[in-house]
Amino acid sequence: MKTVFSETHTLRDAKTELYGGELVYPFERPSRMTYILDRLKAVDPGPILPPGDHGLAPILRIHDAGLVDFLQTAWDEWQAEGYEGEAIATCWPARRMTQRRPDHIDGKLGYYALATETSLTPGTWDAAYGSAQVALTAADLIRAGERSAFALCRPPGHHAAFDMYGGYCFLNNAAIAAQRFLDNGAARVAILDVDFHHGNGTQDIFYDRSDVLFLSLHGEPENAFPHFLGYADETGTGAGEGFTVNHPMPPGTPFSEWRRSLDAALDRIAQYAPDHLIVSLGVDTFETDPISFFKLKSPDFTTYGGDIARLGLPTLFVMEGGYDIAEIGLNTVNVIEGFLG
Ligand SMILES: NCCCCCCC(=O)NO
Ligand SMILES: [Zn+2]
Repeated sequence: MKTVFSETHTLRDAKTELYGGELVYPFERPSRMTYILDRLKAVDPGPILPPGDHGLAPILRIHDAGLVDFLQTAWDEWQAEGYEGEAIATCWPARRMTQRRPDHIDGKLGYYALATETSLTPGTWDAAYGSAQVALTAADLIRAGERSAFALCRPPGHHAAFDMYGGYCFLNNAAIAAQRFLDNGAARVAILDVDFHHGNGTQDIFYDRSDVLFLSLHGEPENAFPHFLGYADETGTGAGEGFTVNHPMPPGTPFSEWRRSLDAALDRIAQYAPDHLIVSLGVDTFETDPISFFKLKSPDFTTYGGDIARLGLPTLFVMEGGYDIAEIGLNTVNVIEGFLG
């Protein structure tokens, strides 16, 4: 399996995340990639390639031009205000308020941000752009005949919605890859999100469409970020009715229970018979992940990689979350190894 990776991810080097009422060093940090790369090089499932540059057009096939423009200009506007810290939203279009976009940077931050933990910094846009190019390049490997590929994306993407960023995500790499497939002859694409957190952004983007089947296994929204999407009764709308499938699960869920949800999701994917499968691969389902509450153990990642392989579909893995820095390399590459058999 070929891996696509870009060093531009290091440009996303935020120093602050709002967590527990404090500004802490972010859980989503550059060293995550170092540990995954080290394990990849030790196991060597295939070559590690740099991305091409496919431009803004594939990104604008998925995201609102206003969001894309905002991500490119926000830091300069923030700096022009004379603020000292990293750019963090402090107000929102809350219930019964207008959804009109303000002019001031403080208002625009709240208009586009879905959460406060994710700061904007000078290199954020370039890193996010590079991460999307990684996903596009890996998708093109599949289009060129590879049975599988690994888009080692950073920053992650599955919380990024049509016109919102947050949850450490700015551009939805998996959604951009799915659209790449659909714009080049695919009729149907399934996106299986195995990250601990609900892929609210991916759901948002495809919610009214039947050409993408979105399935997510995640911490129940009653108790897990993003808290305001990911219930089982969210099944799509209009032409998309029945093409969103959510499997929320409670705190402490062990692999045996998690795997039951996976089996159901895999059955649904088989029934949908997509041309391609995209796996939003977050490994924050691990038992000691610092911000999550499932109880998967490292061998379980190998097991479920094999479960996914049994679908026999061309499969693109897109890196999402995972924050137990000691085990992120092992757990991520275990999925790849399990898939390859
Ligand atoms: N304070 C909670 C922030 C949670 C951000 C979730 C990041 C993540 O791993 N999403 O998959
Ligand atoms: Zn996550």
